[in-house]
Amino acid sequence: MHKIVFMRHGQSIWNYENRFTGWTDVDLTERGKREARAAGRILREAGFEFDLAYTSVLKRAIRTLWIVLDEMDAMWIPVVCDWRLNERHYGALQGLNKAETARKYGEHQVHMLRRSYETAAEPLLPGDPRTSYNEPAYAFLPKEKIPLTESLKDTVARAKPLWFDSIAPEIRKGKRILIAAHGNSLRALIKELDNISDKDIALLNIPTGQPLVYELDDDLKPVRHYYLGDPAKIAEALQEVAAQGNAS
Ligand SMILES: O=C(O)[C@@H](CO)OP(=O)(O)O
Repeated sequence: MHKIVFMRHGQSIWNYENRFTGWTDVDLTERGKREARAAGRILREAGFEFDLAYTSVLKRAIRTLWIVLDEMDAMWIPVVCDWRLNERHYGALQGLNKAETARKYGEHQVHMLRRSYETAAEPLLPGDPRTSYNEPAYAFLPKEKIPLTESLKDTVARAKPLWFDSIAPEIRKGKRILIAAHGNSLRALIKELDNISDKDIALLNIPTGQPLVYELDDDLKPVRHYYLGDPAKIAEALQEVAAQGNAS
């Protein structure tokens, strides 16, 4: 039996301001840092140890991982930062307030944009200063691989090869792995792992800063999964994420 822990970053500045974030590289708020520290403590107290960690190339996930590993006194473990764990790209929505967008286009439309499998926001125009074309983190990527928008389906398409080519082989070798990533890149991985239908994936939200444990059998099929930590806090955190698309 294998165990892997998934964790969405702690609250970011744009989570706090309720803005669509995607590939915008915003940092954690003080609350986000506290969430990461608390998660590290919970993991340590539950006896978890890790041999290897994966994160995105976005600082809200990287800093969350640093804080968790610091709290676990495990900053020495190898860390893979891979763009394929980045948040799903939110296209022209990046920077807009979610509640204002819901007031303008309706809550249903915002829910579809946030949670449906195939809907993508309008793409950024290639000359838009919000594109990631000139960011050093993506300098090695061919331009056509740098998205201007993405649906969850597109996010699955780029995250899946990382799972099969890198993460799964390391799990099979017996490595105990922590993945610190983002709401939608984790939804993408979990959809594949749990074989969640395109329709039902719209119901899945991931709270900030809560360690989610997956137990996998020898074929890496999930046996069970559970959040560590206080169930009331987790329910509240889940509710908070779901409500971000409300008009008021
Ligand atoms: O804005 C975003 O990039 C994501 C995560 O914060 O938001 P949502 O939960 O709306 O998909």
